This record gives sequence, structure tokens and C-alpha cells, in this order.
Amino acid sequence: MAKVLCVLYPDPSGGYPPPLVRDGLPQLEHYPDGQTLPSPSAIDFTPGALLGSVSGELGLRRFLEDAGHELVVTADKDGDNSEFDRHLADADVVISQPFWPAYLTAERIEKAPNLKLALTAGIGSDHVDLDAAIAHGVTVAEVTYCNSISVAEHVVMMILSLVRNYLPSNRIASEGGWDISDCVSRAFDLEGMDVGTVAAGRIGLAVLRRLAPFDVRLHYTDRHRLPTEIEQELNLTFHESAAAMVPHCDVVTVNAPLHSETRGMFDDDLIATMRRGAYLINTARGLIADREAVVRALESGQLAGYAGDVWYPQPAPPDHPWRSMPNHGMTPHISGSTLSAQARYAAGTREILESFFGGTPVRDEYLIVDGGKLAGAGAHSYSKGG
Ligand SMILES: NC(=O)C1=CN([C@@H]2O[C@H](COP(=O)(O)OP(=O)(O)OC[C@H]3O[C@@H](n4cnc5c(N)ncnc54)[C@H](O)[C@@H]3O)[C@@H](O)[C@H]2O)C=CC1
Repeated sequence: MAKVLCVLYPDPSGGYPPPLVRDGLPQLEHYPDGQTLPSPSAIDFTPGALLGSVSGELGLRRFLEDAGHELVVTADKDGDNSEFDRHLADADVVISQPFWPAYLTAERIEKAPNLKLALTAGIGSDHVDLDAAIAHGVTVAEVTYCNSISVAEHVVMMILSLVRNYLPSNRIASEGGWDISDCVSRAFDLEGMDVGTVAAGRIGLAVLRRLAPFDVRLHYTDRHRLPTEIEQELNLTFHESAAAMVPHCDVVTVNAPLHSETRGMFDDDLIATMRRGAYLINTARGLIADREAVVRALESGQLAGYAGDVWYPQPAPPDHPWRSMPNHGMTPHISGSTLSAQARYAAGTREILESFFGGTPVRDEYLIVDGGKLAGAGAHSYSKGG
């Protein structure tokens, strides 16, 4: 029987469970491109409940224990003496969410001789050293599409928040003020702007689709070009690279995975080629943007705003400069962990575990690494040497 080690974020400060805000969730039929929603044999949780924190256990305990497996759930993931490290030594499966990532470094994979499956309850498996997983025959899988739309909605929210100067204006209202000049001296309409996405995969394309009605000019770059019908439908301008695209944009949104081609992409040099006063929204991964370059660009006014929810490391230390830089709209890593998304990725996690323990193939679109190489969604969207 297997040992499943699951790393989740801590419970709410007010205790678990938090009060239910709404009754149930809307029913979806399938994902926008027709991909089937997660399809485990059953679920042992109420959709809409908080599943991603330690006491939520992704709704997995009954299913795993009934099958005779051991489930260990912890939030204690960093440092050599962490509970994660102690249990990793004999774990068969590690489950982690990108919001509170258990960094599966090459050293940690080395110390986990039984490890066969690293499962991301969410999307984005860069917290796993994929080269080490390839070398050690560890399968890496994630719940592809589970929160792509959640993030796309967040991106649209952040673009509007920055361009319209929403957050400072809300603060002024909350603090009893009525300083209209202070609110509007950084506020613009999005209409007529050039908006570009680095990557037009599930999230990037969903952002483009959601922004089209705002009467903006839409741009994208991706290593896979979109079908001509979609380019025509959304009136998209394709660019060969991010470097070719960003000088033409007022707003840039980053929706690519973190790997060797994207690490540190938004550095001083690339940001210097952006329009003065451009906005950069990064909900992909913190390390795609150079931490200090972003701060410098906001301080000089080269960027009018930066927003996102991804940092490095996570959780970010209290003195991380992105917490205090000017004109930012940062949040903790939350966009892909709405209660709606949690229901999908908890179900998808169970689906992957059912395949893994049942000896049937994990859906190809869920695979990042398998059989000692990049596979499925991983072969499409990642490069080795991340
Ligand atoms: N903030 C959050 O809560 C979340 C963040 N994410 C991040 O967003 C990423 C993308 O997610 P999806 O759109 O669902 O994945 P996806 O696999 O559908 O799309 C990724 C796209 O990136 C493109 N790409 C890869 N390398 C590139 C490069 N060097 N230049 C240009 N394009 C490149 C791929 O061709 C693909 O079209 C994830 O890998 C993850 O890092 C995903 C979900 C939640």
C-alpha cells in the first residue's frame, strides 16, 4: 500500500471550516475547448467547500484510506526538518499545490527512493525539478485546465484594476476621502489600447477572448501558433517572440509556464523596450520577471503598474520588495484557487490517483513527465532544463 504525502496551505485564520458563502457551484458541461472535466469514479466532498487547506485534505482521506493507503497532510514544507522532508523519505506519491508549493528539488528527489508520482493539484509543475524527475523515472502530472479560466478572469480583473487605478481609489474611499484628482490622475480607459499575451495556451487564449469586447487591439506570441480561424475571429496580431511583441503593447500579460526559455524573461533589457507607462500583469510564475528589474521600472515610471499573484519563493517573505513597490496590484498566489477551481482540481487529483493506483493510463493531457521524458501537456508547453 502506498504512502501519499500531501502539502496544502494552512487553514483559515478564523478556523476550519469557514462559513459557506454560497450554496453550491454552477454546473459546467466541459472545458471551453471541449476537454472533459475531471471524471473520478466518485467524490467525497461538497463542491464549494474549502478543500485546498490542510483540513480540507482535497477531499481525499476516505478514498485513500478505504483503499488501504496512508495519507499524510501537512503545511510544514520548508527547511531540512520540515514534516514534508521527514515523510518524503518513504513517500510513494507527493501532492502539492502551486499556491503553497512543496519544492521538489533534485536533492529532495534524490532522498525519496520510493517516489513514483508528483501530482500538482492545479496547473504549473515548475516547483518540481523536471530534469530530476525525468532522471529518476518519476511521473509528474497536473490537472490541466482546472483553473485556467479562474486565472484568465483574474488577469482581466487586474488589467482593469491597474489601468483604471481601482485599488488606490478604493483605498481613498475606505479611508473616508473624496480626493478625485488623486484617484483619476493615473486612470485611463482600456478601450483602444494594445494588449498582448506572452503565450496563448488555455489561459492566454481565454484572456484574449475575454478582452476582445473591450475594443482593444490584441497581440500574442507563442511557440505554437493559433489556428488561422481564431486569429481572424479575434483579430489577433502574431509576433515571433516576446521581444518582438512588447514594444507594440500598452498592456502585457504573461501566461507561459516557467522553464528554461521563460525564466527571467522580463529583465531590465526587455522592460526597457516596452512603451513608457505600460502595464505588466504576471499570473504565470514569479521567476519569469526579474524581481529587482520590476521594482526599478515601477520606480522610474517605465512601468505604470505591475500586478500578479505569483512570487518566488512562496510564501514570499514579509520584506519581499514586491509588497511595497509603487503602483502594484499584487496578491498572494490565489487566482487559481477559487472555490470553483478547488472542486475541479480536487476531483482531477482523485482521477489521477485512481488511474495511478488502478494501473490504467493517466490522461495524456494531465501528463508533464512520464516514462523518463516530457509527455502530454508537458511536451507541448515545457522545455527541458527549466
Ligand atoms: N496564478 C495561478 O494561480 C496559475 C498560474 N498558472 C500558470 O500559467 C501557466 C499556463 O497555464 P495554461 O495556459 O493553462 O497552460 P497551457 O499549457 O495551456 O499553455 C501554455 C502555453 O505556453 C506556451 N509557451 C511555452 N513556452 C513558451 C515560450 N517560451 N514563449 C511563448 N509561449 C510559450 C505553450 O506553447 C502553451 O501554448 C502554467 O504553466 C502556470 O505556470 C496556471 C494556473 C494557475
